[in-house]
Amino acid sequence: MKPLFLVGYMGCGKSTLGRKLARRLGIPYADTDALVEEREGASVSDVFRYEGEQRFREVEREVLDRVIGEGAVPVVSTGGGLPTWSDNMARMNAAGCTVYLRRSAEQIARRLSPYGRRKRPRLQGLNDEELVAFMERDMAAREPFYAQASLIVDCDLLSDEEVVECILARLKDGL
Ligand SMILES: Nc1ncnc2c1ncn2[C@@H]1O[C@H](COP(=O)(O)OP(=O)(O)O)[C@@H](O)[C@H]1O
Ligand SMILES: O=C(O)C1=C[C@@H](OP(=O)(O)O)[C@@H](O)[C@H](O)C1
Ligand SMILES: [Mg+2]
Repeated sequence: MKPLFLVGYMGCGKSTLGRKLARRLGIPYADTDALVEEREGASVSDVFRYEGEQRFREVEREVLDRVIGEGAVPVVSTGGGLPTWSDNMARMNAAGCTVYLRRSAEQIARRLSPYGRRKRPRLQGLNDEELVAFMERDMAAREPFYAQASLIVDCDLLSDEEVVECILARLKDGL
């Protein structure tokens, strides 16, 4: 088995579902945001605020390379912007399988708590009316990167368990 990278827009459920999937598969779990935070000794928000997005993306790439280089076979939840920078998407597709968790902006907006919005720098400062429109535009710009995934799962009508089962079934078939 090769590493499995979960990709998709902010708040689509990569971290929540990645943990569940790793538990079901009995393999290690990694989250690139958590690894960046550990490496920088600061929250994602503070890295953006004090070091800038460019630095965040450099560290994000470093932690991706490190996870791939370690040779373990983990489930990796990526940050929503990771696939859109450098050749990260190609790098993940070469090292393992990528799964795009596609979810509508409307559903993500309903599920995100006020804290969930505050801790995502790209969503800070948007009011309720602006949020869905911003996410729809941003998601459309990122779609060509996400669409390079080995598997696309449309999550809006599925429970977490159904998403996990769908990925497990496709893995059994060799994806
Ligand atoms: N099964 C669920 N039902 C409802 N809301 C959920 C569920 N799973 C996650 N969420 C909400 O969505 C937010 C984003 O989930 P998360 O896994 O952090 O997404 P990502 O890692 O893709 O940004 C969570 O903080 C939580 O508020
Ligand atoms: O989409 C993005 O550019 C980002 C997504 C976040 O991760 P999640 O997708 O887990 O929210 C985090 O990496 C950072 O706030 C930037
Ligand atoms: Mg996450």
